[in-house]
Amino acid sequence: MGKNGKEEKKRYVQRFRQEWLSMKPFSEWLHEVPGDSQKAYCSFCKCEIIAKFHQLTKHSEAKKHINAIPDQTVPLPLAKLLTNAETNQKSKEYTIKVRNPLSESDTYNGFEEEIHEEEESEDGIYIVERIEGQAQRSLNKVISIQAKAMTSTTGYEFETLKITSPKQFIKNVELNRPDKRNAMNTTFWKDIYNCFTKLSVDPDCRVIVLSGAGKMFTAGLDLYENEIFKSLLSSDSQDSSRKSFKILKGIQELQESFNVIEKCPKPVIAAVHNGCIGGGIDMIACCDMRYCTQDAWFQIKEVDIGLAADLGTLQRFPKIIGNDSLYRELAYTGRKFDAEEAKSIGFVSRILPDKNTLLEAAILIAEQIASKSPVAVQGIKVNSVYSRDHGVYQGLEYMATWNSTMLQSEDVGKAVSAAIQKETPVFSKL
Ligand SMILES: CC/C=C\C=C\CC(=O)SCCNC(=O)CCNC(=O)[C@H](O)C(C)(C)COP(=O)(O)OP(=O)(O)OC[C@H]1O[C@@H](n2cnc3c(N)ncnc32)[C@H](O)[C@@H]1OP(=O)(O)O
Repeated sequence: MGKNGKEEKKRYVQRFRQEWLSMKPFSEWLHEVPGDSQKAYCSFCKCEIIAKFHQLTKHSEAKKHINAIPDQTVPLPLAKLLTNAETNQKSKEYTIKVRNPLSESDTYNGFEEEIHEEEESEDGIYIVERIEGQAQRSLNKVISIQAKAMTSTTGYEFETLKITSPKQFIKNVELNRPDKRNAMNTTFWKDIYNCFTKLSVDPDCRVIVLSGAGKMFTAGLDLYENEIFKSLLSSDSQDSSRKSFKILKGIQELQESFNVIEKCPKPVIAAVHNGCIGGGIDMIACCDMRYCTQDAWFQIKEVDIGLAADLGTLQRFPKIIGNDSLYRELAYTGRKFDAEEAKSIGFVSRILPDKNTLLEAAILIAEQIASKSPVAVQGIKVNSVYSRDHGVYQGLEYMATWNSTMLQSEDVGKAVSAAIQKETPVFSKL
């Protein structure tokens, strides 16, 4: 209420919008101003601008700005760092102050020779390098450096997983015990659960690529670290039903470590190279899509260690390949099957020549998905999983209920008007 008792209208204050960062006319120079959402920063002109769309447009067309565009256009797709360097000509020593909008300022000291390098910090990876042709240094002269700040991966530190953000809204979850062929130990089960639980609600994550470090994707269950079996089987009680309850809970916890991948509303693309064994099949069967390298091979190996696979392969794999007879053959025999066979049965949808091209392809598709409405994409995932497990009419009912809310999303209006105007829509974080 206002002073005179009348209801005051809320004033709309335009604030910096994340989607501007990826819009074509602004993407190479626009940055946030940390702590001031009503301002924006142009790294070409080194000046602040009012964070309003029309002001940004006006600025991008201004003579001053056009003159400030570097001759050598520097790709700064995700650049978020504002940089500014002071150098001491005599000693060739320099100090680069890296202002990171994701946290406080950083200062980088070093010598000219060291200027090109990657720095990993809590806020992500900075790639700091000198732009060719702009190497002259003088006191207080601003040296342009290319600084790509990948979106933050703060809070994603795990012993058995490495999380990076190769592009905006994309996270790469990499199994990271290469010396042990990414075998799944006790820490891994906790890490993967915590990681996907966090990714599920992270507005900076729209798509996930799941890959493995080193020689192969994964050797499955860690056979040498028998903590799992010890903890599953150890019990103070001699009573078999009490023991069984404990084991049941343990298995369900392990199952949940992979279920979270499927429950995560963001699409997950498995990028498999070389071997994918046992628990690896359980895990990638939870993913939305599977790509692999030419040298990839797969094995439902549990039968060879005296187990019926219990973390989802028997439930999900046959639904993916739609061939019950072949699925049973693979599960009963533990026979290896290669990339070609995996593609022919529909377990993977693409084969790439090697690991690099595999990751490139996965990230490219991830980028395409990440550019779509996150409301729509997540709706597709949730409803696809639901429909797999329910009848057509139950699925339709769930879908109708879902969209009775989601059709009201601003994304629908944005997407439709962008389609009419032949423009690329930019969607807010979800
Ligand atoms: C409640 C149950 C829940 C889940 C159940 C899941 C079931 C399964 O996952 S069944 C599948 C179990 N896995 C296996 O049977 C694979 C065994 N490993 C191999 O066959 C081979 O190691 C290989 C994976 C084919 C890799 O061969 P290679 O490239 O020649 O490397 P290696 O020299 O053999 O191994 C290198 C290094 O990794 C360690 N290692 C490999 N696999 C595992 C594993 N499954 N568990 C633990 N450690 C593994 C191996 O010991 C070597 O380590 P060093 O320290 O260098 O000796």
